[in-house]
Amino acid sequence: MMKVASPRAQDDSITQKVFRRVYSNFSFSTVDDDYNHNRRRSRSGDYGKESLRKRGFEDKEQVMEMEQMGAERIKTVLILMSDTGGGHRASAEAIRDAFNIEFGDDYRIIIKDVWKEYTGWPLNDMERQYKFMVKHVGLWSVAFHGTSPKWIHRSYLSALAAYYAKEIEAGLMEYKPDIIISVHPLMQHIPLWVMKRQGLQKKVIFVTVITDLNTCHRTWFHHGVSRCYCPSKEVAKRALVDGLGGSQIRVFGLPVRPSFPRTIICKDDLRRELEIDSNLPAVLLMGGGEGMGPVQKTAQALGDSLYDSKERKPIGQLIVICGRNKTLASALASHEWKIPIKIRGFETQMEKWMGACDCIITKAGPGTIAEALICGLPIILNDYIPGQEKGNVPYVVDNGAGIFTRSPKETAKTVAGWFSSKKNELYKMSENALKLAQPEAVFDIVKDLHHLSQQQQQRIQLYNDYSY
Ligand SMILES: CCCCCCCC/C=C\CCCCCCCC(=O)OC[C@H](CO)OC(=O)CCCCCCCCCCCCCCC
Ligand SMILES: O=c1ccn([C@@H]2O[C@H](COP(=O)(O)OP(=O)(O)O[C@H]3O[C@H](CO)[C@H](O)[C@H](O)[C@H]3O)[C@@H](O)[C@H]2O)c(=O)[nH]1
Repeated sequence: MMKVASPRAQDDSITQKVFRRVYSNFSFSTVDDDYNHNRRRSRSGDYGKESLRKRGFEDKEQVMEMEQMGAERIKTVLILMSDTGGGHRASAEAIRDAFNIEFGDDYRIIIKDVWKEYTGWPLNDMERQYKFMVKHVGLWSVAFHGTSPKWIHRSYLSALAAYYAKEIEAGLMEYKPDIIISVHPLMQHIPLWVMKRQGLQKKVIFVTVITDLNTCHRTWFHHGVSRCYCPSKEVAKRALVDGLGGSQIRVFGLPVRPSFPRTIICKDDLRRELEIDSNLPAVLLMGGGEGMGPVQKTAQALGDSLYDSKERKPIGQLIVICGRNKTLASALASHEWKIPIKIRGFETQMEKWMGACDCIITKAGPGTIAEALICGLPIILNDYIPGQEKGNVPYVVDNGAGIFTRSPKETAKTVAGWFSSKKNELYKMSENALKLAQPEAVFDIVKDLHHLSQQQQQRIQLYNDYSY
C-alpha cells in the first residue's frame, strides 16, 4: 500500500490554506528543472554554489533542504484533471496505477481537480459547462475553434490565473508536489503562470500528458513544460508546429489503465463471470463516460438485425454500457428485446466488458478507442464531438481498425454481417486493431518521468558534492 502523508484538517477554509501557504516556507526541491537549461549546465559542470545562488537559492534553509532531499525519499506526484467526460480521469488513474506497479511506494500519487476544489466560477464549473456545450454541438464547435488562437485563450486564462492566483497556489501546493502532471487541456497555463509568479517553476517538474489522439486543442501545447507526452505522431507534429522543442516532446501513446494490457483475456472465463451467453458473439455499445451519441437508436436497430426471424433465434447479443446516463439506461430497460441484452450503468472494470465482447460501437472518444485497440476489438465509430474527436475517425478508419457511420441501421447491418457471413472482415480488423494498440504507453510515460526525477536528484547530489 502507498504511504500517505499526514492529512491536513479537512475543514480548512481556502483563506486558511492560502495564509498557511503564503506565510510558511516551501520544502520543494530547489534545483532548476528546465531540461535543456540543465543539460547545458551539466555539460559545463556549472553546479557550484554561485550558480545556484544566481538561480535564486540564496537562503541557507533552502540549501539545507536540498541536502536532505539528496537522500532517498517518497516523491509526491500531483495529477491535474477534470471530469469533463471520462477520458481525463481514466488517463490520470492509468498513470497512478502504472506508478504503483513500477515504483511501489517511491511515489505518492494524488489525483485532483484543483479548480473545482479551490476556485470559483467559471473554473469550478467546467464539468457542467462541458456537458452542456457537447449536447449542443454547434456551441461546442464555436467554443473549440473560437478559442484556438493563442491570444484568445492565453489572455482569458491569464486573467483567470491572476484573479484566482492565491487560491490556485494553495490548491497546487497543499500537497507539496515534486512533479505536477496535467492531463487536461485547460490545466497548463494557470498552474505554470502561478508557479512562475511564485518562483516555483524551476523547483517542481511540470509535464503535460495529452489525452486526445489527433485534432487536439492548442491549449494543450504550453512551452513552459519539461515534457509534453503526445499519444500519436499526428499530435507530436502539431506540438512542433506550435513551437514546442523536440526535447520536450515524447511519443509513447495514450495512457490506458494497466488493467487493460495486464488482464489475461480468456473470453470464456470473462463471460462466465459477467453472466454473458458463451455461445453467441457479442457487441459492446457505449458512448464515453456520459453515455453520449446515438446509443438508444443503435441498440434498437441491433435488436432487429441480430435476430434471425426465419430461424426464430438470435445471431448475436448486445451489451450496452450507459456510463452516467441514467435516462438512457432506464429507456433501454423499458424496451422489449428479442436478443440477449445487458444494460449497465457506469462500469469500473471496462477491461472485462471489452475482453468479453467481439466488437465495439462507440463515439470517437480517445480513451475508449485506445482501450478497444488493446483488446483487439474492431470499432464502429457512430459519432464524434467536433474539434478534439474529429481526427480520431481517420485514426481508426485509415488504419483498418474500424469503420465510421452515423446511421444506426447501417451500424446494425454491419454487425449482423460480421457475426454471420463476414467473419473474415471482423478477424482482419481485429488484427489491425492489435497492431495499432500501444499497451505499454503508460509504463513508458512513468519510466520517463522517473528518469526526469532521478536527473533532478542527481543534480542535487552534485550540488551537495560541490558545496563542501
Ligand atoms: C472568450 C474567450 C474564452 C477563452 C476560454 C479559454 C479557457 C476557458 C476556461 C474556463 C472556462 C470554462 C469553460 C468550460 C469548458 C470546459 C471545456 C473543457 O474542459 O473541455 C474539455 C475538452 C476535452 O475533454 O477540452 C478540449 O478538448 C479543449 C478545450 C477547449 C476550451 C474551450 C473553452 C470554451 C470556453 C467557452 C467560451 C465561449 C466561447 C467563445 C468563442 C469565441
Ligand atoms: O461506464 C463507463 C464508461 C466509460 N468509462 C471510461 O471512460 C473513458 C471515456 O473516455 P473517452 O476518451 O472515450 O471519452 P469521453 O467523452 O468520456 O472523454 C472526454 O475526454 C477525452 C480526453 O481524454 C476527450 O477529450 C473527449 O472528447 C472528452 O469528451 C474510457 O476510459 C472508458 O473506459 C468507464 O470507465 N466506465
